[in-house]
Amino acid sequence: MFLVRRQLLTLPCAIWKPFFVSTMAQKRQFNEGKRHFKKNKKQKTTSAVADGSNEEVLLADIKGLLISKRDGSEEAGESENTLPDTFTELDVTISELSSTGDGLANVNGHIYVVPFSAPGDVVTIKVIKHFESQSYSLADFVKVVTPGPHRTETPKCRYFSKCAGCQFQYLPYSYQLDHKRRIVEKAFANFSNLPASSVPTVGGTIASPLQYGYRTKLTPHFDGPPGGRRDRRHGEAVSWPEVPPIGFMLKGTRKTLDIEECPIGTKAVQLGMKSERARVTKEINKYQRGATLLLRETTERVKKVADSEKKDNKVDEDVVVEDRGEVLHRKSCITDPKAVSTEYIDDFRLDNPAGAFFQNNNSILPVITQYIRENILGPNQSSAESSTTKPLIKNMIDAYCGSGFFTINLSRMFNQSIGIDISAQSVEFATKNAALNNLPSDSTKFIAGDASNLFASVSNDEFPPAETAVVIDPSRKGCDQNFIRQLIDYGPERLCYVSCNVHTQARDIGWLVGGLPAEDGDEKKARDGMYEIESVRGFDFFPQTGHVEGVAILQKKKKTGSGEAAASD
Ligand SMILES: C[S@@+](CC[C@H](N)C(=O)[O-])C[C@H]1O[C@@H](n2cnc3c(N)ncnc32)[C@H](O)[C@@H]1O
Repeated sequence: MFLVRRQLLTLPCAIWKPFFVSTMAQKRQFNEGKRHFKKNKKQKTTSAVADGSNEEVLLADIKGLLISKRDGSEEAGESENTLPDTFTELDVTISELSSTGDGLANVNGHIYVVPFSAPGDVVTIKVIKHFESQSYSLADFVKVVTPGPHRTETPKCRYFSKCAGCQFQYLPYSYQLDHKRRIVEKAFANFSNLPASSVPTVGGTIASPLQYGYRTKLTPHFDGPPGGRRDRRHGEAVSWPEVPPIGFMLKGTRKTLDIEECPIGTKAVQLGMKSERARVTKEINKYQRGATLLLRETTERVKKVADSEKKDNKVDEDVVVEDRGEVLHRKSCITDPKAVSTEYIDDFRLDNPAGAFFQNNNSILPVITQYIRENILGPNQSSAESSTTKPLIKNMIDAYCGSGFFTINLSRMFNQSIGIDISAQSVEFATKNAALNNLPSDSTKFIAGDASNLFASVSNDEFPPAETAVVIDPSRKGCDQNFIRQLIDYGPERLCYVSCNVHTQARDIGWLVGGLPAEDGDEKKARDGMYEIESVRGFDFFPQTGHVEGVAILQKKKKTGSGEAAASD
């Protein structure tokens, strides 16, 4: 049994040394804190480049909070062996929400990281682990003692505050959006290396039309039975004493929480969850280990038929029908990763392998594509579709194109478009999708390859940089320096950078605007910054969670008389 002690931590300041006069703190690189987290095997230990990981983002927020409280604050200080024992319960007041979605409580210059809490809440926490030299501890949320002013919503999910999936169901949606604007702001402040003057005011976060029932893909999992590995090693069939929990991670643990329904999933995905759980329960003995299940919504668009013409009135229980004016959307759930899922964005149809990447919130996709249409050409530019003004930008390159989502939705604005993706399968689907949407193959093309070599495949004659916009939508790790270097060398007039990790996005944009440093002492690899940020804002692809999708529009700086690049006015 662990000793459980309740106390309100208000230790007198006199026993805390000021955190920032500590010589250790002065000498130490703050990001050394990463050594306390489980190291990713592939991660280089000495890399100075921001990786946008949760750990790095959390440490930046902790550092920011400690700095903000430093001057004259009663809370600033450093602990001298006065931290509570682990597993102690205590009450703390949350002072801010971190970019990772956790509340931060500053107790005499030591930060407690508390999930499921909001600024102003007084909460009981259980201390799990101290990182004393980094002045913070991880804690479990136990209960709310006094709710803060932002805790106004009743979570719609019965697993909320246990499941690791959502963080914000108790917060009003407007507060979630504003918090996400702040995440983008902090990402640029902490990871871009740019002066504040180079970053425009971050725009308001664009809301998701659906705030629940939006996720078109969920991947619940279950673990293998205890002793399963031993059984397999001895060549024996694995035995299941009972059906294991099927669901998502129990917050702060490596255990799986049994989850029967997930209200952020679409109705079709929720139906799929019910039937997949029933199937696994029935067939558990066929499994030799744990597994991850795929639940992916697919849509069939059918013409409306008058009631009198309907052949029968049979209702398919696995299909959700949505009335879309002249057509119906019949939505169902796919569980085979190799099957093909279909999504409609406005009148564009996109097919995709169900197990491959595709955006997970269909409701916001027409909103983001319209936003990019309105911004990608630049102020006062009309598109190639319009006859009134001759557009400056005539071509688009879609780096990291997947199955062609951006290329296909935008390509009618341009004389020619090309998408590139490292996955040959995605490129195959992108090419088919272009044909499905009647886009001519001579003006909408796709190539399989590494974006870092993209500009070896694109000729300046075909895609003159001054007439070309590049869309960039990489995975969470962002672009690599080779890609950024090639992009700067090519120098397209306009960029639209979309990202599900605003921290690596801020890092990459920092290079595009502020310049790329020499790599391993090789000065030839350094580049001057060439762009200015025209606008940046978040899109809320993931309501109720701490995630935000960033969209930044960049314009190439104009050359001054001396040949130097300068911000255009
Ligand atoms: C976030 S997804 C975006 C896909 C697409 N833009 C969309 O919205 O559906 C990132 C894509 O980058 C691709 N990718 C990852 N590394 C790449 C690389 N080095 N070169 C080209 N594509 C890459 C992945 O295959 C994936 O399709």
